[in-house]
Amino acid sequence: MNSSTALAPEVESILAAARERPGGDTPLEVAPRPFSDALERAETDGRVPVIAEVKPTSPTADGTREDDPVELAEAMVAGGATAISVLTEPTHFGGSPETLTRVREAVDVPVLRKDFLLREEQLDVVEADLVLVIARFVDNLADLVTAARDRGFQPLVEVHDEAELEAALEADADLIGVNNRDLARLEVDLGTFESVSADVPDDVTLIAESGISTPADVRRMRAAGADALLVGSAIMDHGAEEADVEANTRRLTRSTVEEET
Ligand SMILES: O=C(O)c1ccccc1NCC(=O)[C@H](O)[C@H](O)COP(=O)(O)O
Repeated sequence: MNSSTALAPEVESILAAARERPGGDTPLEVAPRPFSDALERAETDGRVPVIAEVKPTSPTADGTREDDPVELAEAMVAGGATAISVLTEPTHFGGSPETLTRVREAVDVPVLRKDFLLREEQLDVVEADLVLVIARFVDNLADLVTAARDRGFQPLVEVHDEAELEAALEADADLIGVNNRDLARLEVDLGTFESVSADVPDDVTLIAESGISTPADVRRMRAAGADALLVGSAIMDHGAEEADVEANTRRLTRSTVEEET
């Protein structure tokens, strides 16, 4: 989808690298773990549905976390995560497809492949339960959503404004993430989810993405209609010498108590 607003240099660099990355040779056939079942289990248990992200680093992170991704993912699940997101982008986020495979073998919750996919064959690099498709970066969104579903993936279509939301709905997306991070300045504003989510039909599963750090943020996004939250930095805590990823996750999945901040 074309957009007139500029991208941050870091994002231009991410896209340049993505254009060069090869795809797989053969279309994958995935037997996915249904995200809707995982959401239902969380709600039944009284856990806020959180997709916790294994994100070793990023252009906006305070540093790089070198911990074993499998141990991180297991700690996130122990903290109540509904699903795990794994960055597979190697150049700017320290991820890899191999990491995703190891994590998916180790946990029993759905695993999202978080990457910057531009072409259909890039879907065929690694199996996952969900796959991120960023509306802004894809020329034919409907074709990529269909190609992902044909392989068995549950596509999560990411949008940042009303025009991208309209494109996602036209592409028949039923799982939509509203990214609070603006890709022009890389700033986060939780108000983005609040304004864009107002136009989303009820039958769409809606994810609030980026910039969610505190139980108060969780409650704010839930009050605005988020069925689930995608959280990376606040759980990984890149700036800390050691992070208690399990406690960081639990703090958000159990954040229904008003007194907490
Ligand atoms: O996280 C970044 O620095 C970033 C920079 C440029 C493009 C994308 C970026 N992040 C991708 C994501 O969508 C986030 O990893 C995800 O939504 C979690 O966000 P957060 O909880 O703020 O780490």
